[in-house]
Amino acid sequence: MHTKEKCCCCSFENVKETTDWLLSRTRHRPKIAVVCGSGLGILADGVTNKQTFSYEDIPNFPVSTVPGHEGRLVFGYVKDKACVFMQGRVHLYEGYTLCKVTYPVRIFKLMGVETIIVTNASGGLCEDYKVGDIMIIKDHINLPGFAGQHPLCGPNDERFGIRFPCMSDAYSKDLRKLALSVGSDLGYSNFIREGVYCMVSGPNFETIAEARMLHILGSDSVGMSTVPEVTVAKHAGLRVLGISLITNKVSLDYSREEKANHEEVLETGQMRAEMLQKLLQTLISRYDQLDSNQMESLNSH
Ligand SMILES: O=P(O)(O)O[C@H]1O[C@H](CO)[C@@H](O)[C@H]1O
Ligand SMILES: Nc1nc2[nH]cnc2c(=O)[nH]1
Repeated sequence: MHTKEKCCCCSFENVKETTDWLLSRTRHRPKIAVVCGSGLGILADGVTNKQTFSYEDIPNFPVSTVPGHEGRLVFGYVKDKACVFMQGRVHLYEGYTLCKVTYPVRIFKLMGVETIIVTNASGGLCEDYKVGDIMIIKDHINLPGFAGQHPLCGPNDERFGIRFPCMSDAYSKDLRKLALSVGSDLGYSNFIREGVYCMVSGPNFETIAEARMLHILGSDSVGMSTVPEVTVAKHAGLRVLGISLITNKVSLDYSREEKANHEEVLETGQMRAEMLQKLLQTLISRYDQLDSNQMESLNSH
């Protein structure tokens, strides 16, 4: 069946309606958006001049249904930078279409956001990754996308972006460099990594054979989010940083006893949340370095 309509509620007009609704209710004009992953809602707690909206109250906005995702949009300042935080996201496995999953990203773009920082909880596939490691995302594998589950499938609206966006530089090199440099300055070198994130649809955690396959394909960690948001952000011309907290080790070996579970994911989030918050706050406070020649000095780190 051929259909021209991709989704009845994610048109440019819908996105504009939601954006206008928000802009008429807040004086905040964020330049940076942060998506908080599972158990990482605390990342939004340090903002000043806070104004919050429950997802339920925002027209057309998808509502989080998973524990560890509060479902609130938080506007405010980190140092002197105007930011908006998604305290909780929605996922494909919750039954949302991918254009609904990525709807907030398009709102951010229309609001004037220039940079998006997408965080998540993920399972470590790399043998030397430990629970609690922070992985700066260098690249991703869009596994659902290979099977046609892709947020950009359907008619392309040029007001959002071009038909065939390039993804080979989805994660800003400068932002990755800045994140690693901030991590090193904060003394995080022992547990900060750079790696490849793979998205699966979920909601089940991996079988051992699946985990082995993903690892062989080049994935360092695996989760059930992020890639759709990053793809739509890149399509919209936003600068992207991805940060993944390794909340559990994925079993690659039939003799291993660990069983992945969401409780462990949330516990690890709690354990590292403060350090991640510090990383994020310092990074945002040094954000202006990106647009000055100070980036050169980061090369030495
Ligand atoms: O990707 P985030 O939203 O951080 O959450 C991750 O943690 C949940 C599983 O415990 C899944 O939703 C997975 O994607
Ligand atoms: N698919 C998947 N998602 C996760 N999110 C957090 N940990 C995991 C994991 O081990 N596998």
